[in-house]
Amino acid sequence: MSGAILVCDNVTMRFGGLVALDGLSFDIRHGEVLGLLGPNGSGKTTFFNVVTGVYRASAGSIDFEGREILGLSPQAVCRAGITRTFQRSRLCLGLSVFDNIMIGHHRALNHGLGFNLFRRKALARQVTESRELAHELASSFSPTLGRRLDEPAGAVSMIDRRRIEVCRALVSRPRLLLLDEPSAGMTHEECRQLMDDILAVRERMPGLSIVIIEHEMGMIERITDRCVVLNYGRKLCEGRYREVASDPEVQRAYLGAALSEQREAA
Ligand SMILES: Nc1ncnc2c1ncn2[C@@H]1O[C@H](COP(=O)(O)OP(=O)(O)OP(=O)(O)O)[C@@H](O)[C@H]1O
Repeated sequence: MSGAILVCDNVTMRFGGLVALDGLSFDIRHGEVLGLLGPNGSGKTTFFNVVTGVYRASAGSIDFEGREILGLSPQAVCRAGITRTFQRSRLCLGLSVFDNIMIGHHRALNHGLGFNLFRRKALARQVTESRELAHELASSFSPTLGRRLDEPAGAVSMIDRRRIEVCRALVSRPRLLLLDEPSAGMTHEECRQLMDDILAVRERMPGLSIVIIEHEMGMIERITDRCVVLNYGRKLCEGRYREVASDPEVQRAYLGAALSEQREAA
């Protein structure tokens, strides 16, 4: 694990008067699993949205594999080799598991009318290859999911839906995968299984860099090589999980957030 795949330099994102990212600078290294931590509202999802071209940063630069990506469209960022999952599920529940996975691969498929009408053999080959790809990917997460490719995504369990989302992000063979709270809404056991899945992905794709936003600290400790902690859009600290978790400023930031939540609830 060496060198940076992505260098984020002085990135600022303003929404009117609110500064969601404030001069943020850090690197993501080749092949690492990086935890992006911070209390609610600290700018984690905004960072994902800026990297993936959903938001246009107000200032700064993001270099991915030697190329500036700030200002690229989400499609161009995906083509460049960065994919993501979302905090809230973005599956089309009425579509099949297969279709949902293949949405992540659509740019590699030929959708032309001429191709579909007149090149029937090539089309059949494309469908067969896509099925093999989706089957291999889904089965690597769960053999049962691999056998349920034709069922609607809405018919499978919560954890399998999350797996479909990760498969959809992986099917285009990205070099950087951004996971936004993949365990949100799942039981502790489902969380544990999903983290096992992510560790297994890492074994199978050793060059892949992963950034994970996660609130479950036990999971973060287990699967990350390094963590970056944000607070009010700024980098509070970075290092191995144990180092950042014992940092007094990090503890203050989390405690402050917990106290204000308690105050709001009272
Ligand atoms: N589109 C937007 N318009 C205005 N403000 C926004 C927008 N997106 C995010 N924000 C604000 O930016 C700040 C950072 O939000 P963000 O969602 O990035 O935090 P987060 O760390 O991901 O939080 P959580 O852990 O709760 O998901 C928050 O104050 C949020 O309200």
